[in-house]
Amino acid sequence: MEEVGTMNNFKSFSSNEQLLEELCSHIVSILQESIEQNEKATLLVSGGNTPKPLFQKLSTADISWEKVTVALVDERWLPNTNKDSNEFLVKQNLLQNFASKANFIGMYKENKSADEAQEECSKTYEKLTPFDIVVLGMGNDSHTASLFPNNEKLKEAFDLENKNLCISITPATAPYERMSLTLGAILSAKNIILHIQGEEKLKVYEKALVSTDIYKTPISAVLNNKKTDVEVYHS
Ligand SMILES: O=C(O)[C@H](O)[C@@H](O)[C@H](O)[C@H](O)COP(=O)(O)O
Repeated sequence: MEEVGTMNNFKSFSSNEQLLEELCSHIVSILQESIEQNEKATLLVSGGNTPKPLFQKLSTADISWEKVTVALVDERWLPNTNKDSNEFLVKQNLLQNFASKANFIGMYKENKSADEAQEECSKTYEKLTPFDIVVLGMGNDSHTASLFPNNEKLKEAFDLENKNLCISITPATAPYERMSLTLGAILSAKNIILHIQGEEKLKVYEKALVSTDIYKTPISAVLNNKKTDVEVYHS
């Protein structure tokens, strides 16, 4: 493994293969530790392009997946047969091979709007707490999960007094109505991992670290939180 830089919880790798090797074994060891201690483990994952190879690699890890629940950080409000659905992505790439034995809990509910399904989502996800691992991605606009910059729902999503774990959001700058974990739900995880790729995302990440406006750069609310460490994996 060649790690080109380590600063606090920031790990940068010169190749994506090296990152995948390291991140996959890190996730697997957390899952195994939780299985040993609690007979169960929970892994919450994001959508997007970045995690696809990670999902494929994780799926080949020979662990007790039947004791693992895989769930979502966010969902685009689409039937789970749509290629843009995160449930579809996870089923196609992660719930394969050994990981096909994992339980899966999605967010999408047919015949309901995200708004209507918000409460039920919170109740369902409450049963999965404490989450062992939440793997986040980040957009070039510095959104994470479906917490998009300057969205009217951000105030509610960032309110740590708000006990709801899920929130419906309609982004102004991205397609589809969404369901997202709230900030409180993300920060309640035992392990938070941010997985990013490329030069542009590195710059966005560096700016977010020093940003004081979480409404402009939502990822800052996660990175600069005072409760849970965030491990950043970059290649
Ligand atoms: O859109 C989703 O479903 C996400 O969960 C979102 O937060 C994603 O992680 C980022 O947009 C990064 O996506 P890329 O990896 O495609 O850049």
